[in-house]
Amino acid sequence: MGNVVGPMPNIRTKKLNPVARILQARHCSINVLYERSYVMKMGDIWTPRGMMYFINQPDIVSRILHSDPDLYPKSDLMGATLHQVLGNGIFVSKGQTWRRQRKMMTPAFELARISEVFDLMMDAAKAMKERLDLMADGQEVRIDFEMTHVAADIIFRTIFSEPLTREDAETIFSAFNSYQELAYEHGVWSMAGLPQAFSLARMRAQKYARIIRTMLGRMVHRRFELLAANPENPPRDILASLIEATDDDGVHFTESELTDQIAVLFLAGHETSASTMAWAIYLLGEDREIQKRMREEIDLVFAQEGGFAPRHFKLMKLTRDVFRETLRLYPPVPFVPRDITRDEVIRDKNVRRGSTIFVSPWLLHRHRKHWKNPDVFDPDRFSREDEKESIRTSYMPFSEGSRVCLGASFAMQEGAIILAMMTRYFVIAPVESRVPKPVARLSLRSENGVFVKLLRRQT
Ligand code: HEM
Repeated sequence: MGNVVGPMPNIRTKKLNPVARILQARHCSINVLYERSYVMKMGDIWTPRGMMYFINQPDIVSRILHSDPDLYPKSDLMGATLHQVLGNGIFVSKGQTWRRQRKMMTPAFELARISEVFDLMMDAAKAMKERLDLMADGQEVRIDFEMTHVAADIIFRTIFSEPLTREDAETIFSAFNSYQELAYEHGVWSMAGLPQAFSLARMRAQKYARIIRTMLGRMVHRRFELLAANPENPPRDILASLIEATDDDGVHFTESELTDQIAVLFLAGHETSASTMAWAIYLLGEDREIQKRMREEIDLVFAQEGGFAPRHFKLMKLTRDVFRETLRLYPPVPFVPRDITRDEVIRDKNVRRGSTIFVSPWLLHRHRKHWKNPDVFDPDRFSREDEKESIRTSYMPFSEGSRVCLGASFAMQEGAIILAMMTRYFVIAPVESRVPKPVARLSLRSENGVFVKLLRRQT
């Protein structure tokens, strides 16, 4: 049983009035929660845009996520916030458009295809090790930046077969950080029922969205030029699978549709993984005992004949459980909104068409009635018989049902690789004076960065 409790946002003891709540939520959606939020089965908030419901009762959550996605479609709130950068990509699309996209994109993310990108992930992990080696003398390392760099590099290498240049990395980090802040602010503006056309945040976000899309669009265009010049030898990567994919009528994605999908994969694919890896490294710094056990596991993997390879993942149970437990405590997608398309009764409430419903991995994963020691970092809970039911019903970092994360296996594989490389080559120590502060905007991050100290290991 672990004893490390990672940082939490403020938990309010008294309910805020709706106006104060919206004003507070402008900066972070989890610091408006109060003690009761972590024990209740269902809560609601009035907003000028309509009622919002939070469902924490596992059987209802499961029913909603596993229903026909047209009945509980992705919320327009999500579209309003992300459209500028993702276009009508798979993360925000709905109905027939989404079905077509999902069918065309699924083959690129099947398990067998994911193990094909192992070597590309390892190349990015080795480049990360080289960068960190230069800092591993006990100085403070801003590990959330480093994880963003390696996660974005992994996505670049697996999508485009190209490493991410330092210049592109810096452009994307700063553009996406600014975009994320403004887009979230715009989401809260929409929640308040204010007119889209007057949203200053939306206008400012457009500039950053354009920077990201221009860069990714250029890379897609370059591939088409390359294919035209050399059709015999196409690269074997995710972009190639998407270019080859056809729908039921044999039609391919257009270049503009491809740019939408690449923007989704790039952003949904690196931000989430980077956040989880940073929190996992922080927690390993705090929990020396788990770090030691994990290192023993990883040293054994590296000692196998031929070195670390995909077939060794089965020897990495604790490493994978560290990643899974971090996803429980710090789910990068803390809220999953859905729109209600018909009047219905949920528990004792008359829920009207047009309302928004939130399934919250953040609340479900820390629910006082579903988990033993919910705030404690305890990767071994994934091996315990008495927690199996909680894991089955109240654990969903990747969501569930037809719109479950397309990149879940991809993320589990990259998470295991990066954590393995970190414990193999470095000893991770905490920086006592720097406690990260969880903040949830579009994704869950630390407001003041995540810092650790690294010391090189003799291997
Ligand atoms: C730790 C890492 C990750 C977490 C926790 C995560 C979580 C999620 C969640 C919760 C959703 C559903 C959101 C909703 O329904 O509103 C989602 C959707 C999605 N994710 Fe991930 N994700 C991760 C990594 C990735 C990666 C690495 C990729 C791709 C390379 C990816 C691609 C997608 C896509 C394409 C969707 C939209 C699927 C659809 O709507 O059909 N994700 N993710």
